[in-house]
Amino acid sequence: MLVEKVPITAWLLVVLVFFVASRLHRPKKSLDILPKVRAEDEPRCLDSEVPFVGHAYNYLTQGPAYLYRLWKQSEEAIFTLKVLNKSVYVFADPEALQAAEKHYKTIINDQLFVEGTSQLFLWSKRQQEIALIHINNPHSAVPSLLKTVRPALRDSLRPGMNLDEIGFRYQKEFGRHVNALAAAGPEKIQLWNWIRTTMTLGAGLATFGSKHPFVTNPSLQADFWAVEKENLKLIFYPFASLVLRKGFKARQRVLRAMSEYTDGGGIEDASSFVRAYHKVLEQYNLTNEELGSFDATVLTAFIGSLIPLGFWVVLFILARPDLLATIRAEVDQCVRPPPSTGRSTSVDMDQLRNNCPVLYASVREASRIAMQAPLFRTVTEDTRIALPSRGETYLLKKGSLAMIAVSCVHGNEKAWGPDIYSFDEKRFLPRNGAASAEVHEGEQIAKADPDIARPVHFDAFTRSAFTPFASGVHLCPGRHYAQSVIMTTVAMFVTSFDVTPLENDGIVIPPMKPELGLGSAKPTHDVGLLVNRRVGFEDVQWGLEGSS
Ligand code: HEM
Repeated sequence: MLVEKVPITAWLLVVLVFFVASRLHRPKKSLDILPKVRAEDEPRCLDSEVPFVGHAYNYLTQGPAYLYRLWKQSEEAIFTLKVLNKSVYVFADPEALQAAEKHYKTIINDQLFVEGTSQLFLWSKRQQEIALIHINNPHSAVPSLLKTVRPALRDSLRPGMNLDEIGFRYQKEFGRHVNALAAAGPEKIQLWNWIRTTMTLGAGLATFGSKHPFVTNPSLQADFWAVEKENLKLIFYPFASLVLRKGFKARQRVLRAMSEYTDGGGIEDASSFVRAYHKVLEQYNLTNEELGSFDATVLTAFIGSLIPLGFWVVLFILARPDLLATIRAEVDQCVRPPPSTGRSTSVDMDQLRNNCPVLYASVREASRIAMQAPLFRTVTEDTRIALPSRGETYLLKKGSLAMIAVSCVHGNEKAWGPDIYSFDEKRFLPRNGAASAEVHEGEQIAKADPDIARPVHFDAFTRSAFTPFASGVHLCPGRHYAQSVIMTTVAMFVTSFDVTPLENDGIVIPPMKPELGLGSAKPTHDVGLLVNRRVGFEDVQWGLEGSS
């Protein structure tokens, strides 16, 4: 009887649990190489009602909120969960997170990253080997792909001309969609669907150029999002071609299109960012299929976080008339030339970055709420972790898994105050500085701090509790790109349109779907809006004359 009551998805999850667990469970070669440690040295182990797989099942069914609940119950900065008798260390406190980042040489993400993306985008054996040479064969004459590509990614995504070029191209493409919306009168949209489509096209074109498959074959977008939706299942489920037919076929089409993009010289019109890492990849003589799977990996790495976050920022602002008015007042100053009939206009991105503190704070607050998925690491050597404020030291055992529990640090009430689930941009406005919503006439507005990942006006503890873009050596190199694209999206949308919800009296924020492993949370359902041109913006045409 019990069996009948359990939905099929739950059984599939149990299969998934065993797969996750079996990846953790590596055979021991001999007793000599077992770490000689006492079990009590590990962070406190939290029991589960169901032995062996209870924690994994709970995580897979409840998501990052499960880690948050365990942390609140135990109040441990780091705790251990046993999955098939293997240790999974959960870093739940900002100080613990910093400690983990200090040990970046033995608590690493490279192996899991390569294993995961290889499964998802079918990296070849050779691709996997050269990506992990620095770990598996450190004396090899061939430089590791991850080691050579990283500096190229970081350099080409720094603020400057390269990033401005991406920003211009994004603004031009996104502007085209804004110009078309409600141009002939009020129009109904589903906001998540609209934002997802237009931002995906904008980011695809700005990054990969006019020959990107999203541009040349827009139906491929749906395939991409189908893969994104099934990403963890595609990584872990056996027989994906049978049990995940839709995602499996969609992945085939995405990979074929990305390979054809390289084959057809699409790279020539790509941004400096893509050209920079392709240049580095030349030394490995990868096939077009291998290059295509690498491009698909890069695309997923940023689109899965960027676009849902863009949606949440727009929605949180639209849902609060007071905030909308403040942000419009900020953004209206950044529109050049001021809107008037028959002339094209644009957003001045420097002004946007530097003179819109409330918009900037809103992007940060939305990323605190929407980025909840943990970051995964493996422990490659026995590692002692010290937490000075608690006077504690723990041993982390080689071969274990570690999870940076972003849901716990982003929900830390000591850092963020009460009511951590509600959107409050004031959390990110300097408390005593001038750059706040309460700025009075004539007061100087402080220049925005330039790095979205580091709100410099916070004390060290609160700064460590803000980690949507990770930190230390893992700090996301695309964060400036993300900031620029999201702020441009919000600026153009909220200045151009007035909206009214299709249902309910006010805009209701939908719940967030728990995101287990990759990207920011997506809405559980869409939000229907009636969109109308804002008074004064009826005939405005967004465009950047002279830019390519
Ligand atoms: C809102 C948007 C974004 C968020 C929240 C985000 C978040 C993150 C996080 C948390 C990591 C670290 C992962 C880990 O340590 O396991 C990361 C890494 C990375 N991100 Fe982003 N990201 C965003 C946008 C972008 C964009 C737009 C790009 C590129 C155009 C990008 C490129 C990368 C790359 C290449 C890495 C790997 C860095 C390395 O391992 O050295 N990201 N991102």
